[in-house]
Amino acid sequence: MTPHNHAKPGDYAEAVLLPGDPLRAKWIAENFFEDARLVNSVRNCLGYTGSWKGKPVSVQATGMGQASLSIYVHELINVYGLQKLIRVGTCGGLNAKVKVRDLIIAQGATTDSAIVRDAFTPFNFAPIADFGLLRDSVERAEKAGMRYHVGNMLSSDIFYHIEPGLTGYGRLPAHGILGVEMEAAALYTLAARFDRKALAICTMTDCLITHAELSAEDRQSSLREMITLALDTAIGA
Ligand SMILES: O=P(O)(O)O[C@H]1O[C@H](CO)[C@@H](O)[C@H]1O
Ligand SMILES: O=c1cc[nH]c(=O)[nH]1
Repeated sequence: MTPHNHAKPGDYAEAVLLPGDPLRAKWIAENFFEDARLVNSVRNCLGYTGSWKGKPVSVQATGMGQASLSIYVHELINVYGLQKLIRVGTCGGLNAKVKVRDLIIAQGATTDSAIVRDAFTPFNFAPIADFGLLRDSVERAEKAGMRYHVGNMLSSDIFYHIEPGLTGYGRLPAHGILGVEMEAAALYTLAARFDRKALAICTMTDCLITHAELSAEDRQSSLREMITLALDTAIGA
């Protein structure tokens, strides 16, 4: 149907989870969905549809970075008509109060990306989450006793900054930026452009301050918490 997606119209549910990693999409479909079926495998950027608590839901990998996510999200919205898009990612920690395994629910997403910046010259657009999804996910995280933080995320186009470690992030940590990932700002910008609902939830997997990291085992159990939260939010369970 598109150069990047061979799903047919109607193959996706109205709500989709968006991990960067295609194998995370497979893991979500196999471990959380009932009746999961593969709907896209072009470039191995896997997409599945199934149900969660009896309600239809999809997952589609976006690849890494705002350029890649923008292709998948543009098509999910404009070709497949999706309404609710929830990123389920991993991120680095830029604030001492955020511990590994903690969730960051991105209220806003600061970015260095030309994809967002250049569309608004001379303005600096502020990409923000859908308030309904944000409030709903925060209430659920609170009720479930999860460790979570709500605030400003950095969506960077660059994983390896020239300046090493925290230095590469300049004044951002001192302005309350909680963590760094590579997609939320483009997701929020496209959702604003096409009047859809979007949210990004990330598990902090490596701290740029303490250098603490999640082990492979811990990583999976932590992601489980994030996926459950995102799925309940997606279907409004
Ligand atoms: O774990 P995912 O969802 O891929 O997210 C993070 O991991 C990748 C970098 O390692 C980037 O895509 C970043 O946003
Ligand atoms: O984009 C990312 C993701 C995880 N950790 C980082 O430092 N950056």
